[in-house]
Amino acid sequence: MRHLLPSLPLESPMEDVQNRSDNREIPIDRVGVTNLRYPIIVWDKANESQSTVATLSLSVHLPHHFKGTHMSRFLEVLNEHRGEFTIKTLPTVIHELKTRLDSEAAHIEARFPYFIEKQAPVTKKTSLLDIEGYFHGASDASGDDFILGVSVPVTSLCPCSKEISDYGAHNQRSTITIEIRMTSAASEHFVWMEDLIEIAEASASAPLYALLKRPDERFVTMQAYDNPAFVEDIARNVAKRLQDDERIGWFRVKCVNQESIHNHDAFSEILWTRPTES
Ligand SMILES: Nc1nc2c(ncn2[C@@H]2O[C@H](COP(=O)(O)OP(=O)(O)OP(=O)(O)O)[C@@H](O)[C@H]2O)c(=O)[nH]1
Repeated sequence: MRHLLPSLPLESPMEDVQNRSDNREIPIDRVGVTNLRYPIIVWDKANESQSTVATLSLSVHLPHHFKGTHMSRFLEVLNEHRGEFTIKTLPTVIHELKTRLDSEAAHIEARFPYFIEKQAPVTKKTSLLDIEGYFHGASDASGDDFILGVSVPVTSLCPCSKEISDYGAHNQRSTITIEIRMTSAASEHFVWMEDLIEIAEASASAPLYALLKRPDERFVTMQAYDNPAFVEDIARNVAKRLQDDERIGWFRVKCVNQESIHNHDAFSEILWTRPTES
């Protein structure tokens, strides 16, 4: 027996349910698509660019009188910029979302793995370390906004443990997350993700490497012991370096220590706006 798919005559249009009105008088701050994996290109200080796969969130503001947004248009806009989705094209894509979805505000958030080449401290053997990169672009009635971020894994060694113990000190892997907004001074001297990674690594007890031979391992073990830092010290070390950089107008720094003597984490967070930017 043949089953025929129901077909819709072209002359009878499908109802656009999203365009129905809503009478609850509640606007939606952000509505859109999230957890969308998509190829992007990121500027790389050493090699010009790096291709990676981002997890994206794209959203718009929805006025109270509309029932729904037009989800397919987010993907349409993205697809039209396939292969050229970078920090430079981000504002164009955001403005296009506003136009195509007829909205006063749009946001794009991207999280992606980013690889930096590291050299082991003694043997100089090279390896790739993965960190997490982050962009948040937005546009609304007050203007355009851009936040650049990194999450960098490092080592921290507890100063208290070192002080009170006859030998040894507990140490752990920590993650330093830095998010910044740039000032106009950055238009000439762009802040690279590598600059933020360098600040994070210099602020911890020791950096991490994917590849370490024994002489390197000995070096980083003693480096951490010589640079003990509380979770508070790390956040303050990062904050001081960011405050001293005129290209940075706002930042959020968060350090999370995966405590090796507890089954919980310790964290610290600092939010700061340059007085001339507030
Ligand atoms: N607004 C909304 N759409 C959803 C949701 N879940 C799935 N969708 C689907 O998103 C799909 C695409 O929606 P639209 O962009 O409005 O599609 P369209 O009307 O063909 O496209 P346009 O003519 O450009 O508006 C539809 O099949 C919706 O059912 C939801 O929670 N909200």
